[in-house]
Amino acid sequence: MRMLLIHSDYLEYEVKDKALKKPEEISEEQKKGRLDEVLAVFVSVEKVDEQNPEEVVEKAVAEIKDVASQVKAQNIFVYPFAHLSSELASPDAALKILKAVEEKLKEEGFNVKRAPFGYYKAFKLSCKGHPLAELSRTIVPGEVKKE
Ligand SMILES: C[C@@H](O)[C@H](N)C(=O)N[C@H]1[C@@H](O)[C@H](n2cnc3c(N)ncnc32)O[C@@H]1CO
Repeated sequence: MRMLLIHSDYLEYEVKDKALKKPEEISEEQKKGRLDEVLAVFVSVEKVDEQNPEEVVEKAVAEIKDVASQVKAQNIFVYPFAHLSSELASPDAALKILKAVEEKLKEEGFNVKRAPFGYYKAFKLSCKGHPLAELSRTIVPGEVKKE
C-alpha cells in the first residue's frame, strides 16, 4: 500500500464520472464531501496487500494514527487514489481494505470520511505547508518503509 498524507486546511471533492464499470454505489449526499482541518490520506492499495489484508489495514491505521498525533489532526479523509503505484490491487480487494481502514480509524475515535471508490472526482486541497504537512508511507505485509 502507498499512502500520501497531506495535512490540510480543507479537502473537498465532487464526483464527476464513473472510472470503473461497477463503482461503489453511493448516495446523492456522497457525491460531494468536505472536511476542514484534515489529514488527507491518498491511498493506492497494491497487489501485494492482497496477501495479508488484515496486517496491511493494521499497519496503515497505525501509521495514520502516528502522523495524526504528530500534526494534531482529529479529522481524517481516506481518499482512494490509483496513481501512487503501478502494481494496483483489484478493485474488490482495494475497496474492502479501504473500508476496513475507515472503520478502524472511526473505532479509534477519529472523525473520518472516505471519498467514493471507482469514480473520477474533482477535488480541492489546501496543504498547510509546515514541515510535517507532506509525508508518504509504503506498507508491505511484513514491513513498513518510511520516506
Ligand atoms: C481516477 C482518479 O481521478 C481517482 N482519484 C481514482 O484514483 N479513482 C480510482 C479509485 O477510486 C478506484 N481504485 C481502483 N483500484 C484502486 C486501488 N488499487 N487503490 C485505490 N483506489 C483504487 O477506482 C478508480 C479508478 O481506478
